[in-house]
Amino acid sequence: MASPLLRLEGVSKSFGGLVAVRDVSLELAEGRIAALIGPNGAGKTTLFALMSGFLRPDTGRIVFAGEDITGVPPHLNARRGMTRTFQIVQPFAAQTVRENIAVGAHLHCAGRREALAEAERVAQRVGLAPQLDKPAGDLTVAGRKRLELARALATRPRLLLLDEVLAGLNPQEVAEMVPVVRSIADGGVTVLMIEHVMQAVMHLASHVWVLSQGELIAAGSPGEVTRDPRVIEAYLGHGTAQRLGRLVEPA
Ligand SMILES: Nc1ncnc2c1ncn2[C@@H]1O[C@H](COP(=O)(O)OP(=O)(O)OP(=O)(O)O)[C@@H](O)[C@H]1O
Repeated sequence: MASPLLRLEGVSKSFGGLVAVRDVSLELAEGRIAALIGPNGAGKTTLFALMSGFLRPDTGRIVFAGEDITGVPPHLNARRGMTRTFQIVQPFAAQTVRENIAVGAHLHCAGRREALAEAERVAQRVGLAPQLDKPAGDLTVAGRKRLELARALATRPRLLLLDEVLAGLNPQEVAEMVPVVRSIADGGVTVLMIEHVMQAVMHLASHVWVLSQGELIAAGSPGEVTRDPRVIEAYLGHGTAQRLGRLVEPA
């Protein structure tokens, strides 16, 4: 079997007395869309920060493309091919969409002209081409989400970590964004997404990890994890799986 693109071995992180991520091990194969789900405060964003180098784990090891990257800072991980997006999108509001995307492209484009040309190509991929000359501050929420995606894509990632790119979008905007994410993966980028919009997870992800109170409690296909009693309990509270079981039992 091919070695995984990303491997976490026993990764933990505490903030003071709070264990945000506890002993997480996982392997992400190249060429798939996978998702990380879990209730609020489960540790998903902390895990992304650990993977991408914004935080250093207290214990454990992170291996990307065969190299130990534990404690390696984000800009070096981006050079290696791992880039993340942020839940709260903060573009340079006064700069145009083109200039904002070019920021990501500067990672591998030597000059400004080359970076701006790359920005145009990336804008096509995420449906932002008509907005290229607008100030980023004029974009709608959906437009800002696309811009965040574009800035990350412009770094030419091998692995893209998407932190809730669908949050705050209405159902139609979600439906429009799903094929954009799929086409990125079809273009050869491995995608790991944190997502609360379960319908999109069901459509996009072939594999799902579920985090609750810092621990991985389930993994499998979207169908498998959403039927898992531990996952139902984590989302809806103690005793729910049993109550639901009673509800669906034949009379
Ligand atoms: N820098 C920090 N300092 C202290 N506590 C933190 C810090 N970052 C996260 N936490 C805590 O760690 C826990 C996990 O937070 P995290 O943001 O990773 O969860 P999450 O699953 O991403 O939640 P959400 O779905 O609400 O974004 C929470 O209890 C949070 O309050």
